[in-house]
Amino acid sequence: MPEMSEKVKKPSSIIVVGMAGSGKTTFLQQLNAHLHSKEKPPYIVNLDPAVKNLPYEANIDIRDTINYKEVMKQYNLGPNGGIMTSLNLFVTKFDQVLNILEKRAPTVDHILVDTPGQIEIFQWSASGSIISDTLASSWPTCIAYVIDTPRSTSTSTFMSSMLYACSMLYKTKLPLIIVYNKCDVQDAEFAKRWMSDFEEFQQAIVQDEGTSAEGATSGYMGSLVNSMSLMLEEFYRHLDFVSVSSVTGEGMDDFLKAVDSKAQEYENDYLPEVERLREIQKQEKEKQKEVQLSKLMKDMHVSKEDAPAETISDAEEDEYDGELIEPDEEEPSEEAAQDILRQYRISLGIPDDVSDEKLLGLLTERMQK
Ligand SMILES: Nc1nc2c(ncn2[C@@H]2O[C@H](COP(=O)(O)OP(=O)(O)OP(=O)(O)O)[C@@H](O)[C@H]2O)c(=O)[nH]1
Repeated sequence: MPEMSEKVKKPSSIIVVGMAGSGKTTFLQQLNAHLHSKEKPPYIVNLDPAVKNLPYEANIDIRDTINYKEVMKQYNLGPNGGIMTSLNLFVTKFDQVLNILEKRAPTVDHILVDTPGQIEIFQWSASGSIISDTLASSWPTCIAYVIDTPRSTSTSTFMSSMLYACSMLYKTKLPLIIVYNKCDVQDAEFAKRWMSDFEEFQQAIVQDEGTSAEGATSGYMGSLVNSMSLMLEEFYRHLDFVSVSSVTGEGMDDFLKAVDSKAQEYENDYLPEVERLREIQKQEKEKQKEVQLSKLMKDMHVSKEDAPAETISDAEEDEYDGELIEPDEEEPSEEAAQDILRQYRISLGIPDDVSDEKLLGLLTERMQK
């Protein structure tokens, strides 16, 4: 039944990031038009509260719930602080956004997410991480890093841009596609060569610096550039890169192919890693709970094996030589015991309406398991 399998298919979410003016919004507009022409309309989320006019219709728009100008006024913030706070406020409602997305997800192939102009606001804010992690825990998700190709012909801009992309990959751990935009103005072949041929990139540095080959490869800057180039060489191996023009529409199919390959990478690499980390976190939490309980029992002068005994004489009958009450240890006062219980009640989140006896009983029961 092909219809069924189509419904089960998960959409890919694409988070579009890039420096201010790199062409994110125009790229999304073109991608949207391209997908419409293929009769596969995407679902679009706009996270830029400060954008004045969107050249496409967003299905979910941060501006519908957050008034960025009001936020600036109320919190006495500048433009960047205003965008950051707007994003933070929006994230508090992101569960609602996710509910809507979950309803729509079976009917679309792509969820496109436009981000604020200032890349660092999305990349370095807690809300940016929450949004990307939340999307990635639901569907295959990748980052489309849009680069202004004409502005990247200088080796220093190119390297800065790549280091930024690398830090983004490091922070989100999500599959990343480099989108060389504006290729109608500047062909991206030079960048592709620099990414595949370390020596050619070094030659370009020499030319840009206007120094001799020795000058560029010696001294502090030379060794820094060398190390960075080597590090980036490794980074490039994990990337897909495409050149597009958001004005002419060139390269959109290549981009969609890259998205499919990244969805595969998400399933093969990202997801198992996230599940492994989740399992470790779960085990850590369990361990912490056990430590807390053992500490409680110790504080209450009750040992694991000692706990089930109904009376002291029962305990004495057992031939247990473990961590029992030291006879010469001072018994805690009633007040101290209450205090300890209160602390554990808070740390374990046991509500007040559970009596102390019941709490102790519950804890003892857990210790026995
Ligand atoms: N020639 C050419 N111009 C482009 C292309 N993509 C975007 N532009 C132009 O680049 C400028 C910036 O594009 P935007 O889409 O606003 O860039 P942005 O990254 O969303 O900008 P911010 O939201 O301010 O960060 C606009 O003047 C666009 O027309 C392209 O592929 N080719």
